[in-house]
Amino acid sequence: MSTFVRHRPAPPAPHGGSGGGRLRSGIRFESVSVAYGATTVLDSLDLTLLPGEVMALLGPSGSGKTTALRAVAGFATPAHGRVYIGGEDVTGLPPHRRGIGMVVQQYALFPHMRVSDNVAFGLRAHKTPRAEIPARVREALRMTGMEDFARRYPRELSGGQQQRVAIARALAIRPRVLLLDEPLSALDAQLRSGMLAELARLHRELPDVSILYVTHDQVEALTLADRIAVMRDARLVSCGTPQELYREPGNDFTATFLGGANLLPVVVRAHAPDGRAEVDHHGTTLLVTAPEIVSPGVDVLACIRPHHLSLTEQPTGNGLRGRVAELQWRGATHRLYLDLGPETLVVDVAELRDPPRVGDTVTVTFAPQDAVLLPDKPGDDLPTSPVQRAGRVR
Ligand SMILES: Nc1ncnc2c1ncn2[C@@H]1O[C@H](COP(=O)(O)OP(=O)(O)OP(=O)(O)O)[C@@H](O)[C@H]1O
Repeated sequence: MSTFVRHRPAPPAPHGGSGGGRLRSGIRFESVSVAYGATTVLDSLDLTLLPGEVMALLGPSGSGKTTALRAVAGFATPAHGRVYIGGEDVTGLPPHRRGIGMVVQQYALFPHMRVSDNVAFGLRAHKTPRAEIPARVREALRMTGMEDFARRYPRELSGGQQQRVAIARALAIRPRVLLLDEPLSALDAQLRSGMLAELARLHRELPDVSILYVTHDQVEALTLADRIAVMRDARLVSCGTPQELYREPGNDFTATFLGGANLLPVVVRAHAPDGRAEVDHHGTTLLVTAPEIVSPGVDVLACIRPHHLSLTEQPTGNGLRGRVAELQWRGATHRLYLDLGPETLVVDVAELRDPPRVGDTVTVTFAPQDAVLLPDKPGDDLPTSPVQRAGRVR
C-alpha cells in the first residue's frame, strides 16, 4: 500500500454509538477491491465508519467514490476484501438484506406512484407488516417535511421536494446506514445549502445511523461530515476530520482539492524542536510548521492557504515579494495573483480600499502556524530524519 495515505485513527463515536435494541450501524471496508474487466476501479480500500458517524467520500469524477458506496449497498461485488455493516460481514448478502437506505442523484422515484406509495414501496419490499406501513410512511414524510405532499405525484413536485421524498423512502425502512450518492447535485446552489442544513438536522434526529455521503463538492464535505475520506484514482489518499485535513492535508492532492492552496517548493534548512522548520525559498528564509521532523537539505512543499496571506509594508518575517500579475475584486475580498518569478502566488485579502495595481510590486506575509510542509512528490511521505523514520507509527 502506498505510504501516501495519512489515515488518522477513527475518533470516538460522535453521536453516541448505536441505539439499544436496533441493529448496530457502522461500516467497515476491509481491503475492498472492485474491478470491471481488467480495470481496478476501487483498490484495496480500508476504511471504517463508526456508528452514528457521517463520512464524506470526496474526490474527482471517476475516483471510485460511487463504486465504494455500491459495494456497501451490494450493487458492486468486491473482487477482494470484505464489507461489514454493524460488525456483520455483509459481503455475500443481497442488497435488501443489508439494512441500508440509499439515495442517488436522480431521485429514482416511480413517476406513476403518489408520494406515499413511493415511500411505502421500500417498506413492502422489506416485508414490513401491512398494518405498520401507513404510520411508517407518515413518520418518514414528517422527518423530511413532506407530510402535506403525500397525495401528489413526483411530476407535481420541485426537484428539492422530490429529493426529500427520495430521502423519506430511504429512511422509512429505518436503515442502520444511509448511503447518499451526490444527493444534492441536481439542485441549485440556494436549495443545496438549505438541504445541507436539513440533512444535518435529520442526522440529529437519527443519531445512530451512519451516513456515507459521496460528493465531489468540498463545501458539502466540510459542512456535513465528521470525517472526510479523499479518493483519487481508485485509492484512498487521506482520511481525517475536516479540520485536520484542512490544516494538515498531508499531501498536495488533498491540499489543493480541499480548499485550494499555494504549494511553494522549498528546501529544509533546519528543524526547530517546537515543530517549526526553517526553509529556503529561492534564497528567502521562511519559518513554517513541520508536522514531522524533516531532514535538512531535502526538497518539500510549503502549503499556504490564499486567505492566510496578508499584504504588509514591512514584514518582520516570512515576507514574499512579487509583482501583481492580476487583481480580482470579488465583493467581500480581493484576489491577487502575485508573480514570484518561478511561481504564482494566490492571495485572498479582505476588500481593499486602495488596492495595488497590476504591475506593482508588493510584499505578503503569513504566520508560521499557517504554513505546513508537505512531501514534494505524490506517493511520498515527508522525508524525515532517520530517528523519526524508525519510530514512525502508521
Ligand atoms: N458498471 C461499470 N462498468 C465498467 N466501468 C465502470 C462501471 N461503473 C463504474 N465504472 C468505472 O469505474 C470508475 C469509477 O467510477 P465511480 O462511479 O466509482 O467514480 P466516482 O468517483 O463516483 O465518479 P463520479 O463523481 O463521476 O460519479 C470510472 O472510471 C467508471 O467509468
